[in-house]
Parts: sequence; structure tokens; C-alpha cells
Amino acid sequence: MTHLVTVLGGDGIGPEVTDAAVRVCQAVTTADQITWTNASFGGNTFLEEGSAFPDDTQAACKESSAVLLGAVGLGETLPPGAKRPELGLLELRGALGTFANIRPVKPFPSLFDMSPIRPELLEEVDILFVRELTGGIYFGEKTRTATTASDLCVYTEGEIERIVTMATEFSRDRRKKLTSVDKANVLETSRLWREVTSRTAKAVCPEVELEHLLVDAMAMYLLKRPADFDVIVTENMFGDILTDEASMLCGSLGMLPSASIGEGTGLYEPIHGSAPDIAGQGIANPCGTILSAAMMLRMSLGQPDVANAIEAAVEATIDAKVLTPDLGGKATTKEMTDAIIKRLG
Ligand SMILES: NC(=O)c1ccc[n+]([C@@H]2O[C@H](COP(=O)([O-])OP(=O)(O)OC[C@H]3O[C@@H](n4cnc5c(N)ncnc54)[C@H](O)[C@@H]3O)[C@@H](O)[C@H]2O)c1
Ligand SMILES: CC(C)[C@H](C(=O)O)[C@@H](O)C(=O)O
Ligand SMILES: [Mg+2]
Repeated sequence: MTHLVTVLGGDGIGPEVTDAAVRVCQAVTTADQITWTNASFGGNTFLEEGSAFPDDTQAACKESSAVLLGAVGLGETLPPGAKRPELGLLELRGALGTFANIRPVKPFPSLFDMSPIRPELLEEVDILFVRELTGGIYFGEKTRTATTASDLCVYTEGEIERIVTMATEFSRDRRKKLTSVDKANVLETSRLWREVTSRTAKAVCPEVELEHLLVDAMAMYLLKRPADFDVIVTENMFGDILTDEASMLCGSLGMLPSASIGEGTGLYEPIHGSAPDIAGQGIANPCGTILSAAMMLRMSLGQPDVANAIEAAVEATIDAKVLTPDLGGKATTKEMTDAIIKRLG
């Protein structure tokens, strides 16, 4: 069976890193296995077509086995009042029903010295963030007058149950420890989150040890004792912020991949953005996107062996010190990608 994969390069370094990931995948799969199609998406598409997420792109994504995304965003360069292309990304996630964003954080030993955290604290780090992705403050009603603005944060019991069920199942198959992060000392949505999480985790797998932490303390523990965490489940905005912080355990924001899964087609995207400060220079770290493509091969395209081979080639390339500047090296995106392809065997 041929799988259709829609590639949304997007803006800034987005197309640079998706091109790299597609080249890696094409080196280990055949045209009979995967048909790759590019579709327009993001800020430049908004400027050209008036929509960051046009209808034909939406249709292509829904018909695909998986979507590979680079990044969206033109930074602060849009005309005042223009709709932000980042909202197109939220529409995409909503349209595909990808309510769970899985962000693994497992530092490569050869990059320990690129992390601001002491190496001895990184040795056993293996965290799986499960971020709720289609609810909360990102998706609530927004209002704006000249002097007042509001963003409504809403969570339903059902939205919390489904993400916590998934996170508990991941914990059951890993080290049986689940940390739920909220702000239940202040937010009503967090109080509901905590209640529903306690009863859902217990019902799904009583053997999983559940702890609740407040997000401000979690931000500190992530740096102080990162090896203590197994699966971390949290709501949309806290998950966004904590995972950028967690990327520093791996040495660069450019290292972290993600899988957004849920009701239908899976969406695979690095956690970083369009990086306008380095776009067009050919020096973006392609690893987050290449590792996202590996997650796609494992989770949506039924090719776990190929995924393992790609992950091993990324690690071997890092061990060989072929590194982009964010990792302290001098390699271009193309040179690092070529080095990964060479190590695929
Ligand atoms: N999923 C997404 O599409 C996504 C995610 C985050 C931010 N954004 C958007 O991206 C734009 C820029 O945002 P930002 O600057 O705050 O965040 P960013 O993630 O784009 O960049 C933050 C810093 O990390 C560096 N960086 C990021 N990815 C890198 C990579 N692969 N290799 C090397 N260095 C890398 C950048 O050069 C920059 O210094 C904004 O419009 C924002 O909304 C999009
Ligand atoms: C661009 C933005 C909407 C997005 C988010 O906050 O989800 C990004 O930061 C991410 O982490 O994918
Ligand atoms: Mg983010």
C-alpha cells in the first residue's frame, strides 16, 4: 500500500528542515511506499492567498496518512491587524483532531556538554511529555477592544479524560510514573483537570503512580531533577512552555521532535518555530524534523524498523560531531543531513 504524506514546509526555516527530513526518508523508503506532496501553509501563504490554511491544503491533509510540518510564522513582520498564521496552525490541529502532542525528551550523551544543565543530572533523563493540543486558552473565545483583551480558557471533562487516558497508557508501558502539571491553586480549569486526572489515571491503570505538581514548581524541578520524570501530562499552554524549557536538556531547541495524534491523520512537527533570525542561511538544525519523521514512520506509516534506523543514524552523526552551529558545530543543514543519510547504511 502506498501512503500519501502531505508536507507543509511553512515559513522561515520550515521548508529547509522538511526538505532535509524528506531526503532522509526517501533514502530508506521507496516511491511505492510513500508519495510525498507539498502543500501551501503558513504566513507566506496568507500573504499570497489570504489564508494561512487554504481549503485545498486542508483537503490534502485529511486525505493523507500523515502530515509533516516544518514551522509557521513571520515573526512580527505582518501588517497590523492581520490574522496571525500561527492561528492557521491551530486550525490545522483542530481540523485533524490531533488532541495529543507527544514530545519525547531524551538527551544524546554526546550533546550533554551543550546543555546548561550539569551532565550528571542528564544521565538517566527520558521524559515523555503528553501535551493537550486542541483545548484550553488557545482555543477559547478571544475578545479585543482598544483597551481590553481577553482569552477564555475552557476544558471539558471529556477533553481531560481522553488525554489523561493516553498519558496513563504510555506510563503503563514505560516506568509507571505519571506527573500531571496544573495551576490548581489559582485556576478553575486546573481544579477540574486535577479531579478528572486523579480518577481517570486510577481507572485506566491503578499501578501507575500519579503525582500532581503546580506548573511553577515543575518549571524548576525540570532543571533540578529532570531524571525523576517519566510521563508528564499537561494542558495546552503549560505543555508548550515546559517543552521549550525541556529542549535545553537536549542542547538545542532544534533537537526536539513531536507527534500530534488523536482522531485521524497524524501531524508530525519539530517543536521549534520558523526561526526568522537564521532563516535562509542554510544552517538550521534538521534533527527535530528528521526525528519527527521517524515518529511518523513508526506511528502512522507502520515502519518501526526504518524509524529506528533513522534515529540511530542521527545519534551516530551527533557522535561523529557533524553538528550545526546551534550545537556548537560548523556544518550546514545539508552537510548534517548528508552525514545522517550516509550513516543509514
Ligand atoms: N510549530 C510552529 O510552527 C512554531 C513553533 C514556535 C514558534 N513559531 C513561530 O515562529 C516564529 C519565531 O518564533 P521564536 O523566534 O520565538 O521561536 P523559534 O523556535 O522560531 O526560535 C527560537 C530560537 O531558537 C532558534 N532555533 C529554533 N529552531 C532552530 C533550529 N532548528 N536550528 C537552529 N536554531 C533554531 C532560533 O534561531 C531562535 O534563536 C514566531 O512567528 C512564532 O509564532 C512557530
Ligand atoms: C506557534 C504556536 C501556535 C505553537 C504552539 O504554541 O502550540 C508552537 O509554539 C508550538 O509549540 O508548536
Ligand atoms: Mg511552542
